[in-house]
This record gives sequence, structure tokens and C-alpha cells, in this order.
Amino acid sequence: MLTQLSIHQLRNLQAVHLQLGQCNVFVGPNGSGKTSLLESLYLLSRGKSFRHHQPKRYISHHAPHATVYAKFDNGRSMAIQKAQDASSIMRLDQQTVYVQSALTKQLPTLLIDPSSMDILEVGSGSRRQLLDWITFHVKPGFHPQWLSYQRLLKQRNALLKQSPRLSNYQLQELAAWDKGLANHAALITHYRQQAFEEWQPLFNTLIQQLLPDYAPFIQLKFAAGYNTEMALDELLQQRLAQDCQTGYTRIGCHRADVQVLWVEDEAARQQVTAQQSVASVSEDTQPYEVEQDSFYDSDEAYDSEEATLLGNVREQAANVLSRGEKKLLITALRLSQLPLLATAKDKATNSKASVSEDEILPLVLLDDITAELDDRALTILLKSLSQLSCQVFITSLEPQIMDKIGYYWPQAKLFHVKQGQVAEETKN
Ligand SMILES: Nc1ncnc2c1ncn2[C@@H]1O[C@H](COP(=O)(O)OP(=O)(O)OP(=O)(O)O)[C@@H](O)[C@H]1O
Repeated sequence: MLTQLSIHQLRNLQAVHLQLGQCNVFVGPNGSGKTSLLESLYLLSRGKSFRHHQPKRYISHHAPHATVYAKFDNGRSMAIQKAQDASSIMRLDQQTVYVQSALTKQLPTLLIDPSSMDILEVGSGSRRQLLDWITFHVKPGFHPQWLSYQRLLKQRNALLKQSPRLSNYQLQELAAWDKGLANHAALITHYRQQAFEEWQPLFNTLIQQLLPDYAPFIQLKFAAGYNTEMALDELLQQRLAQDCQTGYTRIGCHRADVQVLWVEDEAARQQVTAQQSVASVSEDTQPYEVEQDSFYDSDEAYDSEEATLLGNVREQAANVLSRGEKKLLITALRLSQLPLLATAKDKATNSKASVSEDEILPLVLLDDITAELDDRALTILLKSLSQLSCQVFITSLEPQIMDKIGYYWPQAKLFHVKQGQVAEETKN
């Protein structure tokens, strides 16, 4: 668990030092710096802000860099310093590390904020990232495959963009890359499918708690991004002429999705379940921007809506639910991944003699917790969250929120935030 957090020069947080508990609540008026506190933890875990990708937006005005340092109760520590030019210095236990994934692995962080609505409402990018986030954490073989696939895809797209007509030499080069893409895609799909199958029952359980009236109608469906009954290189060769015209690769596992469907009758439900192993192909009208090192936090959200409609029995759940219900659905999507992290750590502990990192709890960041939720929904959310093994950070405009939170976390810490200053309320 994180016990200390220091933040320097991030937005209006000039110098903040906090002693943390398992549940931490930040209250204060608009613009006081509450979201920036969550942003600092997200930056440490993922190397990027969830609000702006350009560091100059979140580094305090006129400051050269923003720094976040955190210490854990098992003595470990991590730190990140982000400069105006987007370069980073990262440390894990005082040792410099050179890839963000080293910190991400140690500190899984889930964010639920008002803008999370995008998961249901825009294209497949953010849902794919949701699946990739958990696959990254529970299937160690996934990340290297994903990096290699991204590299090849970038090369392929660069070649396609170069010219609509390729020379023989270029065609041979492309065929070799397509073979490589197909090999990586098969493994990526395998890891994603496995992670999805482990995640789905946990989602089903949590959605029953959070949205009991709608749970029977909501169903997740994994789509690989291409027809997995064929090898990807064969499909790519078949579509080469069109890819040359459009200048990018339109199918592949960079187009995978987790559709959140509304299924009203049993026949349709069985059909969705039966189709799960045969992933659907999603044709896209927009180019895919190759994600660099961080699928767990990319900007990508340009896909066209990929609803699969079957009369009126199957459609995107987002079209049916209210905003508050959508927030609960998104919460279920994210929180249901947490037990998988605990299982993955147990496996790691059994296979290695002593692993001190198993004491690190995943972080759940809940920004503006009361937004969109009525009293009943808020109570269900807090109750479900308190049953999960995680460290919680909550922001709210209203100090009265502590009455509810204190019921589930009697030791919860309350921090008052005012113009970038953060003060812990001490109990008498
Ligand atoms: N680069 C920056 N340097 C300094 N201050 C900044 C920078 N960017 C934003 N700010 C300011 O930092 C403050 C903190 O904003 P933040 O979004 O964290 O507040 P908040 O308490 O979450 O507000 P709300 O309740 O309205 O969501 C705002 O007043 C904002 O104007």
C-alpha cells in the first residue's frame, strides 16, 4: 500500500506531502486541486496524464518539470519526473528505469472519472485499452508481442502511405511483415481471449450488484479485430489493394474490441455466446494511429461506431442506459478487473520464493464520486468497492461524503484541498 505521496509543480500543487491510508478522500471547492492529486498518481503509474497528453499542460506554469514520488509500506518507492519536452526520469527503489511499463507493472491504477463515459460512447479504442490493461497485468507474454506488432504495423502503414502502387521489392517486404504481424496477432488474440474469459464472469457478478435490474440484459463480447478463422497475413494479402488505396491497415488486432451489448432474449444471448470464439471483423473508416509504448494510455479514439445490430434484440448497452446507469456499468467494467490482479499476484508468489511487491495494492481513483449517482447508487458503489482489495482515492465537492465513506472505511483519511494546499483533518 502507498503510505507517502509527494508532488511538486503539478498544476496548482507546488509542494504537497501526504501520509496516506487505505481510503483517502479529498474534498474542496472547484479548481482547488482535487483532480490534480489523482492526476499525479495516474502519472506515476502510467507516465501520462488522463487529462492532457502534453506535459506542458499539467506542469505548473513557469516550472521546468513536475515530480511525483511515492513510498510503500513494504519500503519500496517509485518516482517520476516529467519535463516540458515530454522526457521522463523514472525511478523504482532509487534505481533509474527506462521504460514506463516497469512502474505500471508495480502500480496498477484504475481511474473512474466523469470522462470515462467515453468507454461506452466513442469507438473501440478505450474498450480495447481496458482489455489490454488487464491482459498486460495478468498475461506476462502479452506485452512483448504487442510491442512487436505495433512496430511492424507502423512500418506497414508507413509503406502504404508512401505510394498506392508498390514495387515488387516492396511487395515482398510487405509479405514478410504480414507473416510477422500474423504470428504476433495470433498470440495477442490468444492472451486477450484468455484474459477476457477470466474477466467476464467477474464482470457478470459485479454488474449484478451494481445494476441488478439490468444485469440479465448486459453482455460482453470480445472481437479480435479480424476473422480469426484465417491467418491474418492471408487476410491482409486479400485486402492489399484496398489498404494501398486508403494508406493504412484496416484490419488486425489493433482493431480488437470488447462490445458491451444489450441482449433482450435468450436466443440472442446464446448467439452472442456462441460467436465469442469467432471474432468479428470491424471495418474502419478512419486510420489507426499506431500506439507507441503505452496501450494502457493512448489517445486513440477515432474508430467508427461498431455496433452490431440484430433487429431490436441486440445493440450497444450505451444506447439504453441513463448517464448514472452508464457510470455504474463503467465502474463494473473497471472494478471487476481487480480480483484478476490479486489472482495474478498469488500465482507470482507461488512461483517465486519471496516477492515483496505482492504487498502493493492496486489503486482505484474515483474523481467526483457523486457526479451522476443518486444516494442508492453511491451506496452500492461504495459497498462493492470496500469488498475489493485495493487502495482508494476519492474526490468530492461535499465533505458530507465522509458520513457514507466512514461506514465502509472507518479509518478513511479526509484531506481538505484549498488553492493547491492539502491539509489532513485530524480526528480528535
Ligand atoms: N499548468 C498549470 N499550472 C498551474 N495551475 C494550473 C495548471 N493547469 C491548471 N491549473 C489550475 O489548477 C487548479 C486545479 O484544478 P483541478 O482540476 O485539480 O481542480 P478540482 O479541485 O478537481 O476542481 P473541480 O472540482 O472543478 O473538478 C485549477 O485552478 C486550474 O486552473
